[in-house]
Amino acid sequence: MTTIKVHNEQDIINKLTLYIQKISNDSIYTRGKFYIGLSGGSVVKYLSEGLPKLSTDWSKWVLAFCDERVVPEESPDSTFGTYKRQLIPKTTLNEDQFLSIKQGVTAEEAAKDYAEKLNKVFNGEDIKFDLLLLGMGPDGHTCSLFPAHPLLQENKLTVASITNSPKPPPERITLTYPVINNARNCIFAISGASKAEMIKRILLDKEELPAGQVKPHTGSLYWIVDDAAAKYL
Ligand SMILES: O=C1O[C@H](COP(=O)(O)O)[C@@H](O)[C@H](O)[C@H]1O
Repeated sequence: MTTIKVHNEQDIINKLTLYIQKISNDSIYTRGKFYIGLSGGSVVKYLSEGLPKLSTDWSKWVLAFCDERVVPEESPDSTFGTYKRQLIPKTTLNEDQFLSIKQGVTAEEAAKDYAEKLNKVFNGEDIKFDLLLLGMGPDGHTCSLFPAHPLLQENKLTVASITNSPKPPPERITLTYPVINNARNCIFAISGASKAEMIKRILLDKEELPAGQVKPHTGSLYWIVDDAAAKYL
């Protein structure tokens, strides 16, 4: 695990963009495609500012979601909807490159459908993302994996549904640890004092909280944190 401390949110965006440039180049050069998993929340802003600066072959990108809210795409809560408004217009990415969730179905059906979409995209083989971009809430959740929730133990499903998320909206789907920890690279990008206590509990005190359970088996793990978030480290 590598912790990268930077001064502020703009530095986080710059550093994150450098990592994405390198990992996407390497993936496209080595395997011809770049499979990336996106988070919602503050990560959307980081990527919407950083990604348009990349020099890359966008046609080789396959973009999925680490988690998604089961809401209409027009809703401000929809992560895909937010990327559609804030990122896609600044690049030559097109909507078909994003694995979006099925609309108008239950969370359980959406999770099942998403797992099938992932299987198809990975040709029925191991689901191995080149990069997962992760955020963390002040409670230590990442993706839609919340503290003390039974989904933390899920070890069969690749994508699970949740209908009682403590953070609204309540219905979501999420990648599970078997897929998350199978990734080639996982990067947390975290800014702000509201996350400082949780970063200390996870990185220093080694408490078993959801974000702390991201430990890629063979891949690399990076935490990019700014001064405010890292104030107790
Ligand atoms: O609800 C969610 O929250 C986390 C953290 O969001 P942030 O705004 O505090 O960075 C996010 O990573 C996740 O994708 C999202 O669904």
